[in-house]
Amino acid sequence: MMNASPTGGTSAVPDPDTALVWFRRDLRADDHAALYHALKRHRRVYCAFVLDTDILEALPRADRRVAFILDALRVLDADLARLSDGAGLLVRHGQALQEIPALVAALGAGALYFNHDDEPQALERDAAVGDALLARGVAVQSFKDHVIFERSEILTGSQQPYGVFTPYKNNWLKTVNAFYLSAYPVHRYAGHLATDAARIPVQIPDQTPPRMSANAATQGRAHRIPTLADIGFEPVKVNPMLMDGSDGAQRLFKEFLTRIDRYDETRDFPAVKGPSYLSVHLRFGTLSIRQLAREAHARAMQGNAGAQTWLSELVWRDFYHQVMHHHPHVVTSAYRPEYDRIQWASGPDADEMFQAWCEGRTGYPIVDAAMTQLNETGYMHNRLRMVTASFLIKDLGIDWRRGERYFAQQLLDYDLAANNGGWQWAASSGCDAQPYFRIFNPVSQSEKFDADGKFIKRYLPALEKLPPKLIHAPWTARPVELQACGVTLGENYPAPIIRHEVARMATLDRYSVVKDRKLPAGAAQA
Ligand SMILES: Cc1cc2nc3c(=O)[nH]c(=O)nc-3n(C[C@H](O)[C@H](O)[C@H](O)COP(=O)(O)OP(=O)(O)OC[C@H]3O[C@@H](n4cnc5c(N)ncnc54)[C@H](O)[C@@H]3O)c2cc1C
Repeated sequence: MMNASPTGGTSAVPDPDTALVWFRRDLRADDHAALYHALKRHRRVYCAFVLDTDILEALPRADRRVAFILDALRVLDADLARLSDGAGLLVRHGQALQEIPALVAALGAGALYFNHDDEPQALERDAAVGDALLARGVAVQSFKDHVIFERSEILTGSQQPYGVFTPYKNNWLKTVNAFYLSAYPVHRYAGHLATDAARIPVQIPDQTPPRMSANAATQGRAHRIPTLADIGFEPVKVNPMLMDGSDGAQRLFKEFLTRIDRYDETRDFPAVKGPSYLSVHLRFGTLSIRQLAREAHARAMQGNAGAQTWLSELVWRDFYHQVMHHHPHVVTSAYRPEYDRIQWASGPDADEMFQAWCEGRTGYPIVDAAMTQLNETGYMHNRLRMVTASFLIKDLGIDWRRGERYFAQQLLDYDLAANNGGWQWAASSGCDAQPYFRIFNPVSQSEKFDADGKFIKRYLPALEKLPPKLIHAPWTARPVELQACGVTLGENYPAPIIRHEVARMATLDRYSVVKDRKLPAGAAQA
């Protein structure tokens, strides 16, 4: 029926027995919805990933996420080979819009399978790829995989999307059952993986001949995955604890399960190993959300408070995904339109303040330590994401979208739905956000959540000798006290760029356009 030429060349007639699975934010070989369904329905299944130049070209040349992805692809390729001898991942570097239809044609695949990616640009891309293939008689199948409940699966009694988290969560918990949490047993049909995949060269433009030889076994499978240099990127440091694709993810999760019981007590303290650090694995699908939710749900049902709180965080993740699905305007605008009336600070002074925030030079140690953590590691603790976001918006008066963009560039776990949800929560413009008159005090947040200043000292060595009573607001110390600790404000640590009390009043004023009513009595400080 066909004469597939997967190395390029002529197209083959679509063969209903052959399918291609397109991996994107689901970089694992087990419990994978699209892979499972493809293997169950077709006798010869290929797996592919496209290093999409439409995405990569916009990135800085040193980007931790690209390093993470290549590492995860290496593990995925090896895992596919473990599932079936000769199987492997086909990697292409180019525009997904071109590469996927070309690969489908070259393989003679009669069907394309992939998991949903509900970000607006991804939906557009997938629709374009789908249209191109359907026109050629190729079937296109897509599946939920990234969340437990997607799109309109959890609605109010009147079939409306939820705008408040707690009732959403209650309905989520009421609806979830073993069916939604079960793993897809990929291994059951692993014999349907195409066994000539490992012989197909990795295709990187500008490299002739292709890097991969006909015999993957003798060359070592790592050769199948391009290096950062191959695709024009520079080496970059990523915390090794977060690397090693789905293997690393499983190790990290196993370790987290030994401390999940205490999550509710420890999660807010950045100096403590409280959270799971699994966000990057959820972002790129190196772990299955079903596995995580299943383990947490089982413990939560037994009354484990840590697991209950952690499960709630996974529900927040689903919540923000459904917000983006039902209200795609949030990507560029406030969820509550009246918040787009706010006049944000702009001009050279605001730009200088923004730069100081990005670089951790605000003079507020907890903010600066958090921004340094972000810049140096690509991760920031959740409590500090709230504190730094609030500081940018409600102390510096800067548009939340600028902060959102900066986080998007820096975060290893950057996820459009969660990041946008977090920023709009801090700006009070979002779905179930904190009220606009609730303004985090960066000093009291610091005293409460990093009382000894341990986290601050980890990232700001200049403040190492400051005692707990001075470290949260060094400008309140007498010069002689600072001198004794080797700190000179304006020299080895900045003086504060703004006074919180003044900024707070300016913010309440700025936000007054949102409501025509007066401030609620006792406008709270957090
Ligand atoms: C301003 C701001 C920006 C944020 N940007 C992102 C982002 O780009 N990507 C991202 O994954 N999370 C984001 N979050 C949510 C949260 O801070 C991170 O998910 C969390 O810090 C990741 O660390 P962890 O895996 O150790 O989390 P854990 O505390 O172990 O939580 C487990 C998982 O639950 C999910 N989760 C936890 N909190 C939230 C939340 N508030 N909203 C949605 N999902 C959540 C994450 O997938 C996380 O990995 C943001 C929060 C704020 C306030």
